[in-house]
Amino acid sequence: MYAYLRLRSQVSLEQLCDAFDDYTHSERFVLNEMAHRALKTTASAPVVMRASASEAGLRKREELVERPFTPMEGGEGGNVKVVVRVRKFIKRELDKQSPCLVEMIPETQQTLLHPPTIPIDEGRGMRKNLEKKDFTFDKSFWSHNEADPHYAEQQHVYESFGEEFLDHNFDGYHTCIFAYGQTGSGKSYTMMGTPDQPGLIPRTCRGLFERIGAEQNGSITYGVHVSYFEIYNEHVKDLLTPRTTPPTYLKIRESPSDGVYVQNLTDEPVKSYEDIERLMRTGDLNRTTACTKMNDTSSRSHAVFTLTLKQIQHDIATDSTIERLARMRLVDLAGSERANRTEATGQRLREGGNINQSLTTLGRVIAALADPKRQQGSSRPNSRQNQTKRRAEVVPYRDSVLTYLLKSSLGGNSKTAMVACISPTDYEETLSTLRYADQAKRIRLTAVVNQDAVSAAERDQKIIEMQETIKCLQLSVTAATVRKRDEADRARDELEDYQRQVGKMQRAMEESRAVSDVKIRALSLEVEELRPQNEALRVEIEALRRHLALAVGELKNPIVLPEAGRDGSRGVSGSGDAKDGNGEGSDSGFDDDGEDGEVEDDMFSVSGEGGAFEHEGWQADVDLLLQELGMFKRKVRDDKERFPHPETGGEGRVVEVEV
Ligand SMILES: Nc1ncnc2c1ncn2[C@@H]1O[C@H](COP(=O)(O)OP(=O)(O)OP(=O)(O)O)[C@@H](O)[C@H]1O
Repeated sequence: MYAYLRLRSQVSLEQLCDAFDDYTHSERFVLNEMAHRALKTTASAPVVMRASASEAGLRKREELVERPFTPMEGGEGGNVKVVVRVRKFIKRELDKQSPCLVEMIPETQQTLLHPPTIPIDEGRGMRKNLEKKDFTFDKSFWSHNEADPHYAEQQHVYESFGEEFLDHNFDGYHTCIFAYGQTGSGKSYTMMGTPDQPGLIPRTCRGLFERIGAEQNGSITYGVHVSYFEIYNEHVKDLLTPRTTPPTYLKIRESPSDGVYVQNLTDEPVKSYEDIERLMRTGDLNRTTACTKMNDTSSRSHAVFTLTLKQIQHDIATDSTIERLARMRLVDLAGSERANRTEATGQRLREGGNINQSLTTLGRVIAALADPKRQQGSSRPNSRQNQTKRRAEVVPYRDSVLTYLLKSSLGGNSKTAMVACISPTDYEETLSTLRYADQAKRIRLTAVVNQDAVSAAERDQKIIEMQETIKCLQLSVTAATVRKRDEADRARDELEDYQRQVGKMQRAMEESRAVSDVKIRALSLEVEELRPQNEALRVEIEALRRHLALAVGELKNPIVLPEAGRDGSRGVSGSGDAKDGNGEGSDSGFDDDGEDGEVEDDMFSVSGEGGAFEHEGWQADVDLLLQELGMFKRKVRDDKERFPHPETGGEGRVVEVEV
């Protein structure tokens, strides 16, 4: 406001201060903001169609719409915008009754850092000579004491530069806002905030959809995509996909058309603020945080929330289309920390080391980009090639994942702002942050509108080319589908055939098992049936054996008939001893040592009288015996056939009986 009025009316700063003495700090703050905007509008270009950012609350819907795309502008130079914000005391500081070392002068956007009353070098416990430091930034947000008239609340921070950055996005510029500061200094509070006090990210998202919703000129089509990832221990993790064990890390790629990007990162299309809110919640739950001595919910990773806005405007009069693509990067960096202050050990210490290392690299990148020699070099038009070469050599983007991914935001095509968050009590850390921020504000950027204008003829040509491509793709997809279907059919047929064969084999095996069971049952029955017959035969065999033994015995001792003509006495062949005519058994020639012998004794016992009669009787007996012997012989032969001997292979060992 001061600047604006001074420019318009050439009044002095003192006169203006007097004139605005009646205003409160926050009213002055707002008025000043309005003036800066108005001044910028007057001085820069006639194309800025919006009211100033600080008027946003009063901004009428109509002012946001009916804003046709302007022809593509050339690259717009500008420095990194740097704002600083001091938070209120937290419990730890209140308990220690630490004094506030920071002072801000809203009129001049100065931030003053006062030395502590008992300056201690924390590392060595020695007294140190510390000085009051003075910095000036684009904005100094006093968020220390709510009772103070120029207290800057969340809405205030958003209105003062968040809205302006959203304007840039709608104009087709890439933007980046990142929060830097020591651990526990209020970065997450500023970027994400709390449910009651939403920070820059939710407010920017809401503002984006409010503007899209207010758009009354139906010729513009909007498309919004959201991605959210974190860099943890130098690895990139997608925060919009569920956590996995082990964690899934994404790769970083660089291409001439897209620059540096994260491969396979979820880029979710969204239609409303509620869609984004859901994704933010998912991402925040997946983010790596931990309780440290300095902060109960300390972010252990750098979180990068990206909104991509695509606007397509169709001009009916010229039948041409203009496409604008803008990317908003909202980065909540992990806090720098000193191991001796956080008292971290183990995993926390390792995280801290990685965080510090990437922040140190960010510092080196900022230092390289802010180098005045570089700035001079870039102003010399004929040294363009050398300059590009030098840039590539000097700026150590690739030394950390963070700087590599923020390459274009820091030193390329982007409008970038840094929010330096500071604690009110920590002199050393706050000074370090303020120096870091002071250096960042010297970085010059070259942002260009990312716009593509396509005439009707070009568009038609593009459509024809795309149709050709689609046709080719369809053909190759169809061919691949047919090939795959054939292969699948063949494989299915083979499988079915195989299954049929297996089925057949199983059935055959079951049948043969059933047949075997039946056979076993039948054989068991037959065995049972044959058992009595077998027993009878065994008994018969036993009888025959005895019979045979008897016969053999008889054959061994054949009956000798007495010679005819002899004195009628019975004679025994070979013996000739039956002289006494009384046929004493002892001389009969029979072996009478057994039972049979006794029987035969009885049979052949003769009396000395009536020898002829006796002969006839013997003859009859012998005939009978021979008859029986013949029968026996037949029987033995039959038996031999029926029961072949197992060892002689059927040749039964039958005693040959000669009769
Ligand atoms: N402006 C503020 N107003 C009120 N409270 C704040 C403000 N800034 C920070 N805080 C509070 O301070 C504490 C630390 O803030 P925060 O978690 O945002 O720090 P941080 O810088 O993100 O820390 P880290 O780097 O460890 O993640 C939180 O309890 C937060 O609510």
